Amino acid sequence: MSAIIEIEHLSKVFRLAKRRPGFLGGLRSIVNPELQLVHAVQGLSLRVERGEMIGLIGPNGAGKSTSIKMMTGILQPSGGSIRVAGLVPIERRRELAAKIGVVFGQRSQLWWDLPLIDSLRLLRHLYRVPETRFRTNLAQLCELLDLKAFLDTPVRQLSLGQRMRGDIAAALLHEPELLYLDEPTIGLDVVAKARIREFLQRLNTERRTTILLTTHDMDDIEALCQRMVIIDHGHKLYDGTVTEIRNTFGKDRMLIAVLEQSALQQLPRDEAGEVLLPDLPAQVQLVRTDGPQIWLQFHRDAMPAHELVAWLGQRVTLRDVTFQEPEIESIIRRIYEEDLLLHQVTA
Ligand SMILES: Nc1ncnc2c1ncn2[C@@H]1O[C@H](COP(=O)(O)OP(=O)(O)OP(=O)(O)O)[C@@H](O)[C@H]1O
Repeated sequence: MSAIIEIEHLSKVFRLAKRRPGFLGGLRSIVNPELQLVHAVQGLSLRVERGEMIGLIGPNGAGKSTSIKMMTGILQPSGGSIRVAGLVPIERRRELAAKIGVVFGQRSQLWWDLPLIDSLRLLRHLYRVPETRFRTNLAQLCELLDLKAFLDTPVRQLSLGQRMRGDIAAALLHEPELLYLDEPTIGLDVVAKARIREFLQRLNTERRTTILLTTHDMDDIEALCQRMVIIDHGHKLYDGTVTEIRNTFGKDRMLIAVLEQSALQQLPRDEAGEVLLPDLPAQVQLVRTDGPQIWLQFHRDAMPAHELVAWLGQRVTLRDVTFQEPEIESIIRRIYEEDLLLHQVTA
């Protein structure tokens, strides 16, 4: 495999003029500005092989967009090195533009008042795509993204999902080797999200287009990426598989048991009337009750599921039991909130 993105110790520092409070403070800030440094990206190293589909995630302000802007050549790095498709982005922006496609979920590169097809035609000229290639690509994209019904509609009248499909088509007209997507499914309904994910999957497997996407939607990551990179405060905290994250931090499972009504009535209750399970094993917590259902949280390594079912079965008559694995979404939230990865930075 050969790398399409090679980043070594990349950093970006923004210098902001700090405004002092009050009118006089404002005047002093103009005459004698006090600078505040924002370390948006700090020592980021990343290697992405051709054909990979990789998810870049992190809380708001983590440095994701700044990293992408440096990878596209929009921003000059403050330190470190970066090569995309063999080019230094900031020095070879034009050449790089022919090799990459960019989609920002919150912004559009389409012309608001023009019909979608006119925007696509204009972009064909900007990217210098030959007419025959344009027609072939457009026909393919129309079919895969189902654009036909609204090609002649002005962009401002498109639904968010239609506009996003239009934007993705616009970014792919010149057949880039690498596609950056910043929040591609933001604000879309379930059906529209599924459609975009399916398209990206096909693009990656059939055309071998390398895809780097940033998202807050963990379902995007689970559906699309084998590999994910977590960044926070400009640092890389994790680089590995979704499965690894699950295995390391997602070991709390949930047992949901439905009890026989008679068994439920025999159980002791606290002052608020909530069911109590005396002598619960130390690693198990009763987290919720609702009618005949109880939720027991337990650690996969500390107590095997069958032992817990056996323990419970000896005390109450069970009608049904199911198990729930934690959602990746909640694992990631825990990682951010509890700084779980802070001391486990991977290379
Ligand atoms: N042009 C700029 N000038 C000054 N500070 C900036 C600039 N752009 C970004 N920052 C700061 O750099 C940090 C990283 O911002 P960035 O937009 O890269 O985060 P992000 O991970 O993309 O966040 P989000 O998920 O909210 O889009 C933030 O503290 C932000 O305020």
